[in-house]
Amino acid sequence: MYAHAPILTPSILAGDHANLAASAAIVAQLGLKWIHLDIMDGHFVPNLSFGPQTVAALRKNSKLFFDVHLMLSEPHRYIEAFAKAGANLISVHIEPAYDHVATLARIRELGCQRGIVLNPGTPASAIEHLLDQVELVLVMTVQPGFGGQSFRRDQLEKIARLSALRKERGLNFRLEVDGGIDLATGAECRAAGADTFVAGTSFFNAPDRAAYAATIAAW
Ligand SMILES: O=C(CO)[C@H](O)[C@H](O)COP(=O)(O)O
Ligand SMILES: [Fe+2]
Repeated sequence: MYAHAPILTPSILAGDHANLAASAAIVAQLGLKWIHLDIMDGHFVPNLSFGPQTVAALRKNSKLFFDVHLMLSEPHRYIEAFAKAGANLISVHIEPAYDHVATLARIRELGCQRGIVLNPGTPASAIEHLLDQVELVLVMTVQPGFGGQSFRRDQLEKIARLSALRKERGLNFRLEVDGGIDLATGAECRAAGADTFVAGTSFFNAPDRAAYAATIAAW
């Protein structure tokens, strides 16, 4: 028995960056509720994407749940800007040095759900003390920074461990996976206990996106 029904959260990183509103509309028109927004600072990860101004512009035209993944060395400096821009969930990485507890508390104070993210090389034990302070744990299944990479199967054990910890401690956080997710790799993550599936490349390139979304909804 799974803790949560499955959610597909398409990553707009693989959308049309000359018309992100149209990419968000594709997601909404399928009846999906979530969209994943990847924010990169060129420092924590070797790439740049977009910032709060773009998120605010998208918010004007969209009622989707904005699942904002901050890949930033200093996320605490930007959470207020993203909350004001219309984020519903803000996920911050555990790896950089900042006050994680205070930052998660501030995200909640700003009226957003809280997420904590682990890179592939970071063990589940690094966030064990924060599990009761988040609504979502995001396990990266690629090294963050770029879409279109191959799924890392070595992360399945971590997903299973976090799923077991959730049950043991009677917690309710969502368990999200991000990177190289498609209908095959996502199903493996589902079997390990994941319930929230980020998909960029495989979703936007799917020949039949409605069928793609329906498959995940049935997991
Ligand atoms: O956080 C990310 C990259 O750092 C993206 O969310 C992720 O890579 C999605 O892209 P794809 O589904 O194409 O792998
Ligand atoms: Fe992401």
